[in-house]
Amino acid sequence: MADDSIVQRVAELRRELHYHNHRYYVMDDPVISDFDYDMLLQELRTIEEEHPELVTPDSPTHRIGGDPAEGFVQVEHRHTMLSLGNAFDDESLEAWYRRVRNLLDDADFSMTCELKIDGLAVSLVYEDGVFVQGATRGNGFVGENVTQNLRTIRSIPLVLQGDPPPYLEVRGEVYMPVESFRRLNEERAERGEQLFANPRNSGAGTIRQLDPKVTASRNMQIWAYSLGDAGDVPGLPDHWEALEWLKSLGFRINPNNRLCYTVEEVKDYYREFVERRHGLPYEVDGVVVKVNPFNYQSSLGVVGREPRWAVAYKFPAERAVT
Ligand SMILES: NC(=O)c1cnc(N)c2cc(Br)sc12
Repeated sequence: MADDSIVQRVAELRRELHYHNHRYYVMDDPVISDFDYDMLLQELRTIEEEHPELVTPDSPTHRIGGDPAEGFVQVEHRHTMLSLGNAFDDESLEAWYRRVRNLLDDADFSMTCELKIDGLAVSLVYEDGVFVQGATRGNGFVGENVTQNLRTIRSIPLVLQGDPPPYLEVRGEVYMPVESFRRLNEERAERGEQLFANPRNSGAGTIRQLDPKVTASRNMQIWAYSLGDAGDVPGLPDHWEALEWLKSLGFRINPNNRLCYTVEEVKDYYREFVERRHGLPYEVDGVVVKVNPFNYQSSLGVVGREPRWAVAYKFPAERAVT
C-alpha cells in the first residue's frame, strides 16, 4: 500500500499536469518546457506502475484508453441536440431578426456571433467535474458513445477547474486543423492510401473509428460553444456569461466570439469573416448568431428541432477547386 507521501505526490503531479495540459492545449500558452512536462508525466507513470491501486480514470496518464472498441454503444442525450435554421443573405438574416424582435414585443436584445466550425458536434458530460461521457450528435436524440476517442483530445479537459455543478453537459465541435489534415493526406499519399476529401470528413472519420490510438495520433481539437441546457446552471443570465464561465472551468472557447447589439454589427462580423475565414487554422462555413439573454431564448423556444433564437448565416458557397 502506498504511504501518504506517495499519495500526496500523485495528487500534486495530477494537479500540475492538468494545469500544464490546460495551458498548452487550451490556452496555447505553455509555461513549462515539453521536456519538463514529459518528466512530470513520466514520474506519475512510474508511481502508477509501482502502485496500480492509485490509478484513477481521470489521471493525465490515461488519455489514450484501452483497446479498440467492438462498436459504439448508443447514448440518449439528456437534452436534444438541436439543428440550426440557415440564412444565406442579409435579407434572410434581417427577416430572422425581425421575426425574433416581433416575438419579443420589440424588446432590445444582445446577440452573440460565433464562427460555425465545420467539424463534428459532440456532447460532453461531466459528473462532479470529471469527464464521464462523450457522444456524437447522431439524430439529435440518440448519438454514439465515443468517450474513449474524445478523451485523447488534449483540449478536452478530463477534470474541470473552478466550482462545477454535480452534473454538467457541454456542447462543442471537434475538428481536424487544416495543417493536420494536409499532413495526414501527405502521409496517406506516401502509403498509397485513399485520401480524405476535406478536414471535416477526416475529423468525423477519426472520431467515429474504433481505435483511440488512431484518434490520439491525429491532433484533433475542440471549440466548446454552449451548455447542454441553460437550466443546468441556474445562475447564468445569458449565453455570453455562460461562455465566460465555461472558459473559467477549463474549456477551449473561440477567441473570435463577439457580443453584438444590432443586426448591423452582426453583418459587420459576417463580412469580416468572409474575408478572414481562409486565414484561420480550421474550417468554418458560416456564423452562428444567437439571441444572448437566456430568458428570451426560453420564451422564443424551439420549432421542430430548430431554436427560434439562433440562425446559421452561411458563407457564400465557393467553386470546388477541381
Ligand atoms: N458556436 C456555435 O454555436 C456553433 C459552432 N459551430 C457549429 N458547427 C455549430 C452547430 C450548432 Br447546432 S451551434 C454551432
